[in-house]
Amino acid sequence: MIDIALFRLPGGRAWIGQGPFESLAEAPAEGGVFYVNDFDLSDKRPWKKPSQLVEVSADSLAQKAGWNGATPPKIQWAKPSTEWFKMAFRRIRREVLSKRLEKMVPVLTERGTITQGDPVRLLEKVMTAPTNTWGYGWVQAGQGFLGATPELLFRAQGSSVETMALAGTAKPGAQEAFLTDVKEIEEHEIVVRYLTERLNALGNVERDPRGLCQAANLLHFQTNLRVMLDQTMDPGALVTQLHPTPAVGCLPREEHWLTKLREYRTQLDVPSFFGAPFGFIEPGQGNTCHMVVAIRGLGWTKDEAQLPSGCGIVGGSAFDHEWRELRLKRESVVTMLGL
Ligand SMILES: C=C(O[C@@H]1C=C(C(=O)O)C=C[C@H]1O)C(=O)O
Repeated sequence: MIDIALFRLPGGRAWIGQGPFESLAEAPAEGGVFYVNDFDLSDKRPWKKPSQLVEVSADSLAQKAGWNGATPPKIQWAKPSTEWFKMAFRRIRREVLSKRLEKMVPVLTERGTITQGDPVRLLEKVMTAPTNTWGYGWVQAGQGFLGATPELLFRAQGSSVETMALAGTAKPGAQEAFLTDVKEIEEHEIVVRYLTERLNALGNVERDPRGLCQAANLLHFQTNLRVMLDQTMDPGALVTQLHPTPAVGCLPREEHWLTKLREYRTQLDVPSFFGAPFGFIEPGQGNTCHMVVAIRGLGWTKDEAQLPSGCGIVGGSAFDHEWRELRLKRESVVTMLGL
């Protein structure tokens, strides 16, 4: 099977890139290129130019991609243990209560065994995921990741940049209580404040009122922000400015806390794609760059499947509540992928 990259916009337009991919340090002017990196941005040539790029629809994907007889996967999941996550949770909460840290997002990964089939076939599900999400996928020999995320890191065209704070979670039925939930609002506003501060250094920022996003079976607070950059920027440089936001990282976003965050991610064995930026620049000169946060997805290496989910910890967080939120996030992925 050849290497594949997929990007699907909320409206349904989608592109599939086929390998081999050329890795570039900067985005080429003619677009038609994917951005693939890990959470730590360790790939210094993250722009992946496919040998062939085709615009696809949900109907034409299978025909264009040619699955070579691969069948949809079956996965046997193992129940995640609470032990390590609980320890990380307690330590983070202690730091927050001592007012040294404002927020951090630990990640729990449920693992399973792929007993038959090939996860590449799940790209079909990504194509039909809820229309207010961005679909992403990166499939290489024996490994890859894919998903449908509600979180935009930024959308840039020339000097005009849009972004969003997406944080704070509830079940759709609990909307009334959610709207006035002080802890969830705080968790959300931390992200808004972070983005506003970061973007203020680059241009004039406009903020919309806090709104709601219903993605799959979850409800989040969403605040849209816009900035007109004083100077145009390469989208790669914008990624380094913004990632990781406290929706998937930590605040303060200082080296000391980023190191702690990486330590927790290593201890908890979090797949490196989780929370990383993933993007696509539409083909054509000066075209729009879409950069999203790779959450609500599945990763795999040979026959091991990984299903990560994270939750923001602030002073008011309680373990049982967060544990349930992590489960709801994973369930939304399992449902979306039809697993
Ligand atoms: C980390 C995840 O989601 C992020 C964390 C959220 C939260 O803590 O409320 C909400 C949306 C995302 O920013 C995830 O889906 O695993």
